[in-house]
Amino acid sequence: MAETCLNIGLVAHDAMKATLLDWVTRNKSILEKHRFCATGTTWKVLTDIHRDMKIERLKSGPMGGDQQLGARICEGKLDVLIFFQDPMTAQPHDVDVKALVRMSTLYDIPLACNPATADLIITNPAFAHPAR
Ligand SMILES: O=C(CO)COP(=O)(O)O
Repeated sequence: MAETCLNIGLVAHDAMKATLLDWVTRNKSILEKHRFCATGTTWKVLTDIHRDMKIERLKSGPMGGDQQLGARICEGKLDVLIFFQDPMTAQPHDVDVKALVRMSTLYDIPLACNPATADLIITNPAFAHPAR
């Protein structure tokens, strides 16, 4: 991970949105040094509470937002993906979810599917001391 301001994607399936909101709230002081984008409904949940956070709004996941994130990864425009997936519910856009995870794997982007992994990623020094 480069020691600079990072481009971070934030995404959560519906059953995991409260978990993502809680994670962002807990880590806000570290996170606010970086740049964000989020899929549509995730964006709304986050910005309703954190009105001061600048987060670029993408399409909703099932409407192409996951694919927008995948495109950013292959264009070198996303450094980290925080993507809390619902392990209990089949998603109608599962092919998009798989494509996004595949792009993260292919381009070796740090990908957190749960808060424990997200916590490990943000303890990387690049998060605490971005060069900007
Ligand atoms: O479906 C998603 C990820 O696969 C997330 O999309 P929303 O943030 O629009 O709910």
